[in-house]
Amino acid sequence: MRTAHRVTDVVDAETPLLAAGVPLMERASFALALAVASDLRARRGRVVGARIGVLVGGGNNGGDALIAAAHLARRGAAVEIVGVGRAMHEAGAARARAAGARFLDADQDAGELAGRLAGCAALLDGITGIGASSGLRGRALEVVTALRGAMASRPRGERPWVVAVDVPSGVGVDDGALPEGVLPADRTVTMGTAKPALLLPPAEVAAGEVTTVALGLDLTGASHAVVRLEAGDLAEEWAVPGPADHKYTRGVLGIAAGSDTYPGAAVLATSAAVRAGAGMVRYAGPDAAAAQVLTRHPEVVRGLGEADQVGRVQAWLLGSGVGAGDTERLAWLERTLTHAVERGIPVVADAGALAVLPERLPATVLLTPHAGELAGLLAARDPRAGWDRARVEALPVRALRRAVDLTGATVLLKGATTLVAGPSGPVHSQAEATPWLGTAGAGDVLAGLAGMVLASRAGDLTGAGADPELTARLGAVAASVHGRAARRAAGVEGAAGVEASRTRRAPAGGSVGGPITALDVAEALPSVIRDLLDGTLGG
Ligand SMILES: NC(=O)C1=CN([C@@H]2O[C@H](COP(=O)(O)OP(=O)(O)OC[C@H]3O[C@@H](n4cnc5c(N)ncnc54)[C@H](O)[C@@H]3O)[C@@H](O)[C@H]2O)[C@@H](O)CC1
Ligand SMILES: [K+]
Repeated sequence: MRTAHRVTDVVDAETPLLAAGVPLMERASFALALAVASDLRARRGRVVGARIGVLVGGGNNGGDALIAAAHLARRGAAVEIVGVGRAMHEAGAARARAAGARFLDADQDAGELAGRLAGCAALLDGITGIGASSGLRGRALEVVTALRGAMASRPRGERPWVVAVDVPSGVGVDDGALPEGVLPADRTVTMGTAKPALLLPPAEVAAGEVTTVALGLDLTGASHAVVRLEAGDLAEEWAVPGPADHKYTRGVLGIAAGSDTYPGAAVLATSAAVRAGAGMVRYAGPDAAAAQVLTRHPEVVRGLGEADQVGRVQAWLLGSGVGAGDTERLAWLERTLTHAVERGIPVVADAGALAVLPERLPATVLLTPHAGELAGLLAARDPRAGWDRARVEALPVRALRRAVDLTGATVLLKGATTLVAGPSGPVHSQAEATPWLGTAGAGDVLAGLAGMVLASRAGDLTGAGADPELTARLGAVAASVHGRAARRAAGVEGAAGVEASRTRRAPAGGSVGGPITALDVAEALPSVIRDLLDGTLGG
């Protein structure tokens, strides 16, 4: 599990150590210099003689960068320092100077400065860290903007290796905002614990590879702001049948997906659910779609009539492939959702079901909007806040949290990185998907998979003493398994391929894979789940 902590919690954890005289900045800057040196050796063979540009702001983030600059200068690098803040960490500057680093004229033309920096082997971004609000200003913004331009005009292989100190300067550290004027990093060396922006869209793409320096902070009392589940965590949450289990104890999922207009959603959602190991699927949709489902999956049972006539289900998937004009189906979905909520049955509410939500919902209802649907939901319930798709994409965590507050439900926001949060607990951020997954029907597969995961853990979700954060965690499990199945189907291979999928940059090796259909993703589920349980799935 990867985790991140909020700025206030990091500051609270640092304070007693600083009061006790623990040299946190020494530790941070030494580890930073080691990381830069190791990257330089890997990329160029040596540190001696390498030109390293250091962008320094006025606070302790600049202090970290200056002391690291001193270490690198002592190892023989040609270090050039550019101050872009009103002040400069004095002790750090003195050490850098004493070690032989050069201070460039900070007032020179930003374009000239940028041209010089763009020719360096490596750049350290030590302008702002956790002490600044989102968005660089003034001279810092001017220099970074010029530098981004100068770097963009060079061939990719001739651009400097960028290492961000703690966070890429200017990102919204806690909310993951990515304003104009952030220098995208190849690596971020983060101090003590990862910061939310390093795991959250849209800022995470500017972080590159993240290295966390252990500073000895005691964060045991602080809650996680962001959690990213890894393979071992998924396996722990996955319900594995025992000898006493049978189809009813393994979880019966009711699926009301698909319509005469979109019958394919029924096939995709049921395929995902049965391939992910549902004990039973009851399909409660229109006849034409049901015929297609049964042709492909004879194991599916039809559920006819109203919710109380369908037969026992432990969870529902409602709404995939039901359009806004399908008033009869929407009315049925609304009645079924109410019925399920009254009985404490977990629900995945997707697509059409998002249009028929009651005012308040329990956390065991998992809404699965994409950015446009979330914008619609927020615009309807919070009309004066100006929510639209662009705003949701720029501030996805805020949009997610707002939707949770307004509905009471657990919300899963689909995207290249999928975010899930409930009324309590962290934001889950799962980034395993490949861009190939952005294809029609992929959401129906996720919905069926998520419904099956909730059905298989229904007892834990609703029993006495149920963990109120479990729905969000299981939503994250589904999102991660969905992304991993997409990677497998697409043939994304090797760390480089995975990294390229995440950062949308060209890989140095491995394979970025090729096109897939939504059904391919459903069909990859059994082998991914098997590897997950065998412990052979990485990451
Ligand atoms: N506090 C600690 O114990 C430790 C802090 N460390 C480092 O210190 C950093 C935090 O240092 P600070 O609290 O001094 O704050 P920062 O250095 O993150 O930021 C404050 C500085 O940025 C300037 N600034 C603020 N907003 C700006 C904007 N929008 N555009 C341009 N400049 C802006 C301020 O004028 C000030 O000079 C951490 O991120 C980390 O790098 C590490 O050395 C580890 C220990
Ligand atoms: K920084």
